Amino acid sequence: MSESSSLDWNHELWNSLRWILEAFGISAVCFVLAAVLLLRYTRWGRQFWRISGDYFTGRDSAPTWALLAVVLFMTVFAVRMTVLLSYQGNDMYTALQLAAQAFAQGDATALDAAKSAFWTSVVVFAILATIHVARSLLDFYVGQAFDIRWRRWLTDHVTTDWLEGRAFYRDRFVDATIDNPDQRIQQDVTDFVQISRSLSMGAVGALVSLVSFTKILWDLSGPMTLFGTEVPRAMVFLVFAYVLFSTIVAFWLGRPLIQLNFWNERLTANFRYALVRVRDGAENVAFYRGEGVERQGLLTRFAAVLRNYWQIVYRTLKFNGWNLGVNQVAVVFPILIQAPRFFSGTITLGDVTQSATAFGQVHDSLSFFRESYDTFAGYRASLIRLDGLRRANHDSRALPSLDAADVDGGLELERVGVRTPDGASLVTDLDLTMAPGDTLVVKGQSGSGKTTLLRSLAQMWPFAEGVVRRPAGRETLFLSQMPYLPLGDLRTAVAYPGSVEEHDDDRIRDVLRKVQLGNLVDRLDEEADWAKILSPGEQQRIAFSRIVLLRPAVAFLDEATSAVDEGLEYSLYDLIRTEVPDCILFSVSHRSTVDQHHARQLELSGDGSWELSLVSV
Ligand SMILES: Nc1ncnc2c1ncn2[C@@H]1O[C@H](COP(=O)(O)OP(=O)(O)OP(=O)(O)O)[C@@H](O)[C@H]1O
Repeated sequence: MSESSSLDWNHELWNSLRWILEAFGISAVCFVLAAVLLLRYTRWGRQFWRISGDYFTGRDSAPTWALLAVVLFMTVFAVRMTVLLSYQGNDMYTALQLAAQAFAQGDATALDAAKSAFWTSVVVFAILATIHVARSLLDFYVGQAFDIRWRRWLTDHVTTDWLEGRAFYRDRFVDATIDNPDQRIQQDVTDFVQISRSLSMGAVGALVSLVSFTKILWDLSGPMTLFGTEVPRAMVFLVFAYVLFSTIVAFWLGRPLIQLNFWNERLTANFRYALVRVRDGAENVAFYRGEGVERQGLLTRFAAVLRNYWQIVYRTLKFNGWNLGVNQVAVVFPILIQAPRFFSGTITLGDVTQSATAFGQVHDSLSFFRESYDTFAGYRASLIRLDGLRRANHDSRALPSLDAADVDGGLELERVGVRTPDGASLVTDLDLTMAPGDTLVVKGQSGSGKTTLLRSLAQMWPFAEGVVRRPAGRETLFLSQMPYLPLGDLRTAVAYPGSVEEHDDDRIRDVLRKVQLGNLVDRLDEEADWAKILSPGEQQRIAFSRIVLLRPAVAFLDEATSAVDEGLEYSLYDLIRTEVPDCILFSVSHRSTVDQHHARQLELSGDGSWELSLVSV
């Protein structure tokens, strides 16, 4: 080992291992303490905890903590590698300097020693570089594994929360209406996970690096005379003062980016949603020749995106301009300070280059917080949106709804009241009892509350009171005018909301033939957007096929035959009466031809009053 070496490389493996373990231990304790303080005392920390606290405290959280420890370990490891590379750089440049001096003095022995020191530093570099590459790849892998695991949990958690208690429908009734939940579940979850890790580990890395390189800088720096006073270790103080000042200015310049980023996400999502609406309503838009209006609507939304984006551009210009300027000055700053000591022979060339590296590292570490400001701004926007969705889901589940209870046998409504959101009464104190096989048709003018009564009985409508009792343990089906067809194959569409495993293909084919869709029996495996392929009448027949297949105890039908002719309507109702005779039928219809399939009728007048009578055929 050359005596000009800055480190004793022969023992560095054990020294570094001990260093990494110690630094890891200290970082882990500080990380947990800082996390507890941030989670408790900052607003965004509390938002974070509400969104994802369960991931770190649940029964299955041990692997999470283990993986987090590995990620933290890799971060500390990375800092140690940079420290070692800075010493290796010092050795290499010092060896070159010594070689140049020996050459100038014609000292062959010194030249040989310098050459040997140079080649030793090259070997050290080769070993360090190999470890560094392997470590970087492993770091990437571990980081991704951590993200993927967390993202899977969070997506599951947020999706379940959104679907639970019909929150996805009832969100619209809470005060803070939630825009674009799709964006929140897909993009915000991804950003949340990725930025949580990169920011927290970036901060840990920055702090560990700060401490390590401040120590190096401390050893390398000398006194300096500033305004007539000699300041010992001036470089260390200067770098701290420099970065502190630049960070304060950067925070002040970057602050508006938080709000601008929030708006960017919202406006972009609105624009995307408008595009999806046109795609979904393509046929109607095309029939109406609505392209002109659509174009205008789309471009108006896009213009709002651009207006906000220009503001981001202007603000980023200021923010980046400041950061770039600060970084450029930082490149020459340490060399300017060390140059006089090098010229006077106090320090070696290697010391100068290592000072520059150490200064750069201390500067970058301190600047981490300044430069992450716009990432943090985007992160805060994601936190706000995810927490907003969580709160809306929670609030919507807390909204009132009809009380539901199980009962043996039939369907019972007790003192059911239904109102509009403005408080106008649609149905008051409705009492009704239906035994298995009973049938009832609800009549009334448009807007009298027929569909809203069905929404209330499905416990979707929050402006309702009373009790609905339904047969225990058996399916209740609500069929709307335009049945919902999920994405997937035709088999899934027919069995919806049941699962395909419960019904074999022969049975599904048989049912399709019964509702006069025999032409579809060979297409069960076909994956398509069936809502766009099947005609409204065919879709309504799919809905009837579900009744035959799932054999519900009660079926609520809202204008379920409006798109088929009267002959087909007759045979569909007839089919249900024969195939599922004990099913209670609760229909809503304007058509008088539907009446004959029902024994009783409920007439809603729209002002709260109602009348129950026998159907006169
Ligand atoms: N989400 C809502 N927000 C505000 N008002 C609503 C909402 N949904 C329904 N309403 C109002 O409630 C009233 C009843 O509507 P509903 O759809 O139940 O009538 P309907 O009898 O089924 O009409 P139609 O025969 O035309 O289908 C209407 O005045 C409607 O405007």
